Amino acid sequence: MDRYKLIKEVGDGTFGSVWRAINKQTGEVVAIKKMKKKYYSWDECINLREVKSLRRMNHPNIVKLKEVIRENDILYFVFEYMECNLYQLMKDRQKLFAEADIRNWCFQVFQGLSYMHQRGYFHRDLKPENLLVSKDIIKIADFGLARECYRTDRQVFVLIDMWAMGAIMAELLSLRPIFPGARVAKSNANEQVKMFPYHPFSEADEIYKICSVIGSPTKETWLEGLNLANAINYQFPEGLTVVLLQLPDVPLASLMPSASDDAINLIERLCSWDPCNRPTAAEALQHPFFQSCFYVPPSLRPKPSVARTPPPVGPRGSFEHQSVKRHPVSLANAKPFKSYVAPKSNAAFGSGVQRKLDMANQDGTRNTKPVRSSVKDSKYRPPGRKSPRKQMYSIEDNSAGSSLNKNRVARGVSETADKLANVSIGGTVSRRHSVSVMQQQQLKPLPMKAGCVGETRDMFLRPTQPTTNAYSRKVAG
Ligand SMILES: Nc1ncnc2c1ncn2[C@@H]1O[C@H](COP(=O)(O)OP(=O)(O)OP(=O)(O)O)[C@@H](O)[C@H]1O
Repeated sequence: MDRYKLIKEVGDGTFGSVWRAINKQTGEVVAIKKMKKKYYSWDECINLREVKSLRRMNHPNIVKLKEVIRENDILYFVFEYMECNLYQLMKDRQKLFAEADIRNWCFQVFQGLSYMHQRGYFHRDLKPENLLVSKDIIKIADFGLARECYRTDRQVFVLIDMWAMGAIMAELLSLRPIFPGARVAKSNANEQVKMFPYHPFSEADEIYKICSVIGSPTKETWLEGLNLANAINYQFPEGLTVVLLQLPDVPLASLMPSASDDAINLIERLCSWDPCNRPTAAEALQHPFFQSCFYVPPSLRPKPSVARTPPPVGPRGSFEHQSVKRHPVSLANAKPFKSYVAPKSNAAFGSGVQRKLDMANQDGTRNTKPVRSSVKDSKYRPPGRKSPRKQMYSIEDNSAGSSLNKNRVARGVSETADKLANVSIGGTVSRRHSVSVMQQQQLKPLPMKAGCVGETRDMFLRPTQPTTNAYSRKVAG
C-alpha cells in the first residue's frame, strides 16, 4: 500500500470505505476500497463475490478492478477512479435532468448489464449509489452481492436487475425514489413492525408501496405471483389500500409528469410484477426510448486515451425537440445487441506476489453496430418468455458480501418467493429513502417550462423544479 497515497475519503459503504488515492509511481488517480472486515487468509479474499465477479468483467460500463491487496490482514481493492455516483448527482438537485442525459446514462448501464448478464452474473444491488459517473460516462460498481447463475436460471435471475433499473430510471426522471422506503436502525424497526404490519419499515410496507404505484398483481399481470401468495396465505394489499388507507392509484406518468411516453413505457415494462414480462438488458436497448442513441465503438474513436470508455451516447438533439417524436421498433426487426467478449481469465496468482489485474486489453472492436431503431410505427412489445503480510491479487468467491439486508428497495420484488415468504410482521428491511408515496402525490404543479412540447397533460403538470428534495441518504464527501 505504500505505493499509494490516500487523498480523501469519497464513500463509506456497509463493507468498506472508499478513498481517492494516487499511485505515487505513475501519478494515476485511483479509488481504493478498504474493507471493514479483516481477512486472515488470502483464500478468504479471493473467494469474495466482488473479486470473483469483477475479475471476469471487462467492459467500459463496469468499473475496473485494478488490483487486490492484502496487507496486515486488511483487504484493499484498487479501482479506476470515478468522479461521483448517481445519487450524489441527484441529492441536492432542484432542476430535473434533461431526458437526453438520462437516456445516455441508462443506455450505458444497460450495455454494462447486458454484458454482465450474458456472462451469467447478476448484480442484485443496483441503486444510484452504485452507478458511478465521470463526465458523460457511467459505470456499474459494487459487486459485493453479485451472483453467478446457472444458464437455465439466467433469464429469470437477471431480471431482478431490470426491476431495479426501472426504479432507478423513475428516480432519475422525478428526482424522487419511486418506491420510497426508510432508513432505520434494524433493532428499532423490529419492535415497531411488530406493532403494526404496515409500518413504514416493514417489507409488507414496501410491497404496499409498490402496489400503490403499479397496482397489485392480477391474474393477468402475475398469475404465478398470486399462486405463490396463496400458497403462503399472503394477500396483496389491494383491499387494505382502499379500505384503510384510501390511497388512490398512482399513474406512473403523474409521478414523472415531464417524462416522455417512451420513458414511462420502458419503466412500466421494467417494473412489471412478472419477471418474464420485463425486457432483458439487451432488449431494453432496443426500446424506442433509446431510438436516438448511437454508439461509437472504441476501435473507431479518435484518441487511444479514451478507448477504454465509450463516448457519450445519446440523442443528437435536445430532448425538447424530440419529446413528441415516436419511432417505435419491433423487436422482431431490431438488430440483435452485440456485446463485448469476455476477457480471458487471469493466470493463477502466486501467493505473496503482487500482481496487477490484466483488465486493460479491452476488445472494443466487436461492438461495431450502433443500436438504433429502424422500424417505425410499430409498437414495442415486451418480450414474451417463459500469507505473507502483503499480498496482491488477480482474483476468485464470496463471503463478506453476503448480507441480503443491504438494500432491498431497488432490488425489487422479483425475488418473488423470498419476498412473499418473508412478508411477516417481524420482518425487517434496511432502506435508504424517507419520502412517502403520499408526499410524492402532493407534488404541486409548477410553472410550465418555456419551449416544452408535449401532450396536453404535460402542459398542466410538467414541473421544472421540484419544490422539495426527496433524499435522505448519506454520502461521504
Ligand atoms: N471506483 C470508485 N471511484 C469513486 N468512488 C467510488 C468508487 N467505488 C466506490 N466509490 C464510492 O464509494 C461508495 C461506496 O462504495 P461501495 O458501494 O463499493 O461500498 P460498499 O461498502 O459495498 O457499499 P454498500 O453499502 O452500498 O454495499 C460508492 O457509493 C461511491 O460513492
